[in-house]
Amino acid sequence: MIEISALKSPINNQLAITGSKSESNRLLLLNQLFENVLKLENVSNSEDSQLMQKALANKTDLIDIHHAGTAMRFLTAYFSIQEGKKVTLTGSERMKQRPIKVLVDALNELGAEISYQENEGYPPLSIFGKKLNKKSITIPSNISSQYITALCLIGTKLKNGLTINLDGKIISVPYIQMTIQLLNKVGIEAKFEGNTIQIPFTENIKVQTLQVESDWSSASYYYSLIALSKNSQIKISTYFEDSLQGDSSLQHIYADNFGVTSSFENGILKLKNDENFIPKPFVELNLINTPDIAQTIAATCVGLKMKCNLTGLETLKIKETDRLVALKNELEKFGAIVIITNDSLMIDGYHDFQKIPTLATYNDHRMAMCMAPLAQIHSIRIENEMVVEKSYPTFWEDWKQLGFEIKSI
Ligand SMILES: O=C(O)C1=C[C@@H](OP(=O)(O)O)[C@@H](O)[C@H](O)C1
Ligand SMILES: C=C(OP(=O)(O)O)C(=O)O
Repeated sequence: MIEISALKSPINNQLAITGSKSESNRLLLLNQLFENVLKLENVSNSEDSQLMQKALANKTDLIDIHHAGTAMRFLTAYFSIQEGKKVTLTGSERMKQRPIKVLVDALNELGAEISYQENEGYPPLSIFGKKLNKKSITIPSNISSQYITALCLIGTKLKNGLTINLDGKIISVPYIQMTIQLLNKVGIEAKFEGNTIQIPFTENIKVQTLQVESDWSSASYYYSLIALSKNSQIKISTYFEDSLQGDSSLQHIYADNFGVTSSFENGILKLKNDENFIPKPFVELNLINTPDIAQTIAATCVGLKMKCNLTGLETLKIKETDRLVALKNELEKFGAIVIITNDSLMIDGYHDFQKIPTLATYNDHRMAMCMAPLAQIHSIRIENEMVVEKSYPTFWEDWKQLGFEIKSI
């Protein structure tokens, strides 16, 4: 457990953040499918991306992907087309509770041979790699976009390509768009129009160098920190105005609601606390396109004692933990009155609170990181702080560099 106390002086620092976990995991898989012709720069050093790399290089028949949901979903599709190869794909106890039926059903319908080793619909999976023959599939799109990305990535290697029809509400849309844009970037003419995705069979892609942009979900903790820190600014790299990551909408969300301005210069993103900003009485946001920044935004509201209604949160229940329950439990330790439903979180006011809150992290990197900025309001304690490694291994080192006093207790 660690204890973090508020900074005494304003922030004026610069940090380099590791590459996007989402972009990295897509590009690592594509590279494997296309004989490693891509030279990737600024690949994420997250545990999840390292697990992805290790799994792709694995020669044994047992792969443990721990907590890495994206890797679990992408690799299920990948191994289902490795003809003649048998693998067991498993993960942490939590991974065994994260649903994968929609993807397994779709792959099996395309001709794959995947079965469940424990509970129907959940990892661990037995996968026997085969040639998939069908060329179109309809898949529910309201549970996880990762299933759809997984199909898009392997669709490039199916003899007749793949048409994916999305059935129902489409959640986490920017992540699907990121996949299509990355395919386009390497020269694959994938299309996403309405509720149909078309992926052409692709023999080869060109040898090329691609730079992964830094991770915008990781940037969210600095938006929150600057929102809670008067007279402060921070520069983080490497970010661009024209991003493939949906979480880059942080720029607008934090400008409109929390008085943080963003400006870009040569890959450096400068975040600044706007002294003239007039706080809004109430924050109302639908986060269906940006689920990974919901925890940060809820915590910022608590730091600023703002009321809010955050909606579009139905996917939070099946992530690293039930993030809605975890947020309610932990934000209430700051006196917040938190009401959750299946798809929303509302903060309806604040009680006084006195003692140093000790915050649980639920094996969820984002529960630890989203709470860190609240140290600016009140000293806090965070349990199992190393959960951050899942996406941002140097998080605490970077916070020490900002001047935070972080004691192990
Ligand atoms: O494709 C991706 O890289 C991701 C998609 C999102 O998941 P869902 O589509 O399950 O919401 C997001 O929460 C996750 O962190 C990364
Ligand atoms: C949900 C997340 O990751 P994954 O689904 O890849 O485990 C996340 O990083 O917030």
